[in-house]
Amino acid sequence: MSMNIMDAEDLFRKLTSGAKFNFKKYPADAQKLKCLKPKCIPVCSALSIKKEPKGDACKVSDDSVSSEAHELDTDSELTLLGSMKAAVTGNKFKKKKNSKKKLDTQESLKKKCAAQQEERISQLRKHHRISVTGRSVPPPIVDFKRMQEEFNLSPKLIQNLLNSGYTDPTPIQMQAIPIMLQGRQVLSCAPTGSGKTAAFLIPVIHHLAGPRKLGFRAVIVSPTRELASQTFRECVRLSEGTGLRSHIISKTSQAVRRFGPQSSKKYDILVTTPNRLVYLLQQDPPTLSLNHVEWLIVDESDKLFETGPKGFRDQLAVIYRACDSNNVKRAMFSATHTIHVARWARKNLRGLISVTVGHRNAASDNVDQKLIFVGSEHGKMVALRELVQKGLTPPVLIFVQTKERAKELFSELIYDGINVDVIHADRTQLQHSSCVARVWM
Ligand SMILES: Nc1ncnc2c1ncn2[C@@H]1O[C@H](COP(=O)(O)OP(=O)(O)OP(=O)(O)O)[C@@H](O)[C@H]1O
Repeated sequence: MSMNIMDAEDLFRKLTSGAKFNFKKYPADAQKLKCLKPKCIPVCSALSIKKEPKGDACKVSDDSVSSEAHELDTDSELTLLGSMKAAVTGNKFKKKKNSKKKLDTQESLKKKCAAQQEERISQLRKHHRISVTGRSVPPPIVDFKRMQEEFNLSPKLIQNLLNSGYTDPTPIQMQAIPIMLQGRQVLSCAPTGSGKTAAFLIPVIHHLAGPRKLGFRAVIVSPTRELASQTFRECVRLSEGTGLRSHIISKTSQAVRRFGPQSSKKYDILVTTPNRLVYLLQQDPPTLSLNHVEWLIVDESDKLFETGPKGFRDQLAVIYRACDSNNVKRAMFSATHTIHVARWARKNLRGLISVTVGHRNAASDNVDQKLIFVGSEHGKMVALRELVQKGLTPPVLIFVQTKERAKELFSELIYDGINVDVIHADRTQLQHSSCVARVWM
């Protein structure tokens, strides 16, 4: 039987005219009868938002969303007496109003939740002195275990980290690793000795996963042979047991003979200085190919970006062009922030994220610095001799501006009977390595 709401109410009034109803005696029925008046129908109770436990106040229940959808979909009908049914139009309006209210509440809960989450992340960054710019920057991850869970890092890689004595990530690793694991391009600036090498090696090793015999899939460019050797050693250590093969170009003449289109295919990671790589790329035909490169890492990018005879800007451009695969990503790491590197990166690297640890261009916190006023050029030598007399604990590194000054200082110190060696561009690689090895390893 179909009838509109006015017919139903009229009929009900007629059938019950003169009858008095005891609301106290029959509360259950009273409840039912109350339902006949549209304004009393308790539709809101089903739409109430679930109370979330304390501490997770922002969680918006999916159930409540679906129950709301259900409420809107069901036919709004009221059973009047037995099988008599009537449509409830006023009720529908109220339900819609309540649903909207609920949607608004959920929306504001979500916003509140996002704001709280952002606040937590920003506190964490502040605590580790990390600053970032860029869109949708992933949060820093403060332990390797969580990184492993979130990005499915191989247990082998984690084991290699532990074997290297890396129990917790350093701040640059906390932030740069998740960014690179998401396949985003990054410009990172963190003080010397802050663990930048592992910050780029971990994501590279994870992405390459295992050998593919396609040729180099990651290229790491370092400004000096010593730095390249150091990076190569760390790369071998962290990729142990993964099957990945790393290579460092030590002699170009050897490399020309060694690499053919086939032989270079067995390597996955190339660590090199720019000049050597460019020399090989410019052979006719090129001695090696970089068209399968997925990651191009520019270490000490501030040095490599310098123009002029000491810089590698032109060489970097050749390498950049040679890495011509569609899915190549670039990451740049350095200890100092330079405007021209930042500008270039912003212009050329899509979706770039910049990460800085500590104050830009500040020295590492764990380096004590002391400025000694020496008066004149000659005063430097006097001050150095004084330091030696007071007792310097070796190993000691002394940096000077040119190789001529390095040679002069070396002769002076040898004359004083001090056990000293010197590294500069005129010395052979063997002399470099043996000096570094004797002093540092
Ligand atoms: N998570 C870690 N836990 C402990 N030690 C680490 C960690 N990461 C790196 N190291 C160690 O810290 C030292 C400095 O690391 P690394 O050479 O990568 O620094 P860097 O930032 O690249 O410095 P530079 O600017 O001089 O190249 C190395 O001896 C390295 O083995």
